[in-house]
Amino acid sequence: MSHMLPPASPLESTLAEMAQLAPLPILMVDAESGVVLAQNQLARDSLGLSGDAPALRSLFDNPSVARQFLLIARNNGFIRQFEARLKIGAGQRIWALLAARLTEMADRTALIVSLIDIHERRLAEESLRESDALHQRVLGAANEGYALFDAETGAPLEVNPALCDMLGYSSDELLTLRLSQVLTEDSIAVLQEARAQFGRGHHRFELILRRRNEELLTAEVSVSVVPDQDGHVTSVFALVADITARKRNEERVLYLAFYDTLTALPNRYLFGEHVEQALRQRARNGGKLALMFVDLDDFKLVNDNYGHDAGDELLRVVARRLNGCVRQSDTVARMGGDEFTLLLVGIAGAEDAAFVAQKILDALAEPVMVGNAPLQVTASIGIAICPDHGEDATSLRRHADLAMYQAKLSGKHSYSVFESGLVVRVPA
Ligand SMILES: Nc1nc2c(ncn2[C@@H]2O[C@H](COP(=O)(O)OP(=O)(O)OP(=O)(O)O)[C@@H](O)[C@H]2O)c(=O)[nH]1
Repeated sequence: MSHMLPPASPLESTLAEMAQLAPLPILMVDAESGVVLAQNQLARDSLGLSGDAPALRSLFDNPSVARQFLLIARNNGFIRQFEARLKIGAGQRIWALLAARLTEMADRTALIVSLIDIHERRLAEESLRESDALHQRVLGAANEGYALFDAETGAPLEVNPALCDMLGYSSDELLTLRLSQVLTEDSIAVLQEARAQFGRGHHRFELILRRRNEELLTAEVSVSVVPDQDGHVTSVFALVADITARKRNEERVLYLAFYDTLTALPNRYLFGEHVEQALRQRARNGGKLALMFVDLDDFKLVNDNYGHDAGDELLRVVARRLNGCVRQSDTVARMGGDEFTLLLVGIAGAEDAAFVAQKILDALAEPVMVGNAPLQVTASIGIAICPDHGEDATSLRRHADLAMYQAKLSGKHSYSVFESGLVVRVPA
């Protein structure tokens, strides 16, 4: 070491030689005054300590940290690891890891200090800490649920508050659960089936999740794999959006599009679809179908005499009774007002449809209690058979309608099967 006091012994001079060779900056400091007595070449080059008897203190960015360093060294006799920000000239600061040992010289106690530049590592750690904190803040503030899983074991590693709220568990509880405790069996099967395709990229699923209180929720789950630097998949993360309300709305909209809200029967549109499908099937497989129009007789009087609510209730009861007169494979629909239609599939001919029509007349004959009032309703029914009276929906509808008017004209409370050549004078 240069600027070092004359070594007091051959051993000290050997140490000074060794310090010059060391690949680290090394300083010798007076333990009492903190004055730098000597430094090796590397210290001089990298730290820029200059002037006569520079103080170790001037090397530290924060003087109180310097005092603390000296104090610990004097009290303990050594310091194994001490991180501090050092000034290295030209206003530059670096983070350094210092080590020190007290050593008794001939005329004083000296402190041998070595240091390593750990600036890059500290910056990397700080940016990691910052990005970790940012990651936590983002996950904490996110509306969507988030979970990170170990790719190997499937064990959850991390969950965010939104997912905890969604499922009704604390994060500690959630981290101990298995997938089978929060997913229905069907949803697990969906994931297992897709698992083989979990390469890179994202996969989107609609899954049913079970809340702590056993309630089910529908979630849109995006699953992404996270490869490490070597490309091995180490973890899998999932973003979870609760779409229960959206699904319910979609189902409601679909329901309104296809069903009559008063009676819960298929509406005109869905009935039309069933007819078209049945006609296509019949074209392939043969057989016969019946289209029946059922119109209540003098229903207006029910509304007029008992009120609209009573009329509504009667329509609901009629709907149930009509359903009770047909097979599961048949369709009963409400066209609107007091008009219902039936599609009977797989029948032998008009006699089968006539049998069902008579069953309907009998079923409606039973009085309906609306409040305390027993209401009696009858119906007029028109029947058209495919292929006897038409092979497409339009002609079958027209002919069933004509037959229904025929029944009305012949005194109501009856059914009529369409006959070719039948012309009914429909009242204006
Ligand atoms: N309560 C109730 N009444 C309805 C509804 N839709 C239509 N109506 C009524 O149902 C009655 C249907 O009457 P019409 O089919 O014209 O005639 P009708 O009294 O049944 O007589 P005929 O068909 O000739 O036997 C009208 O008074 C409508 O106001 C409904 O959703 N609820």
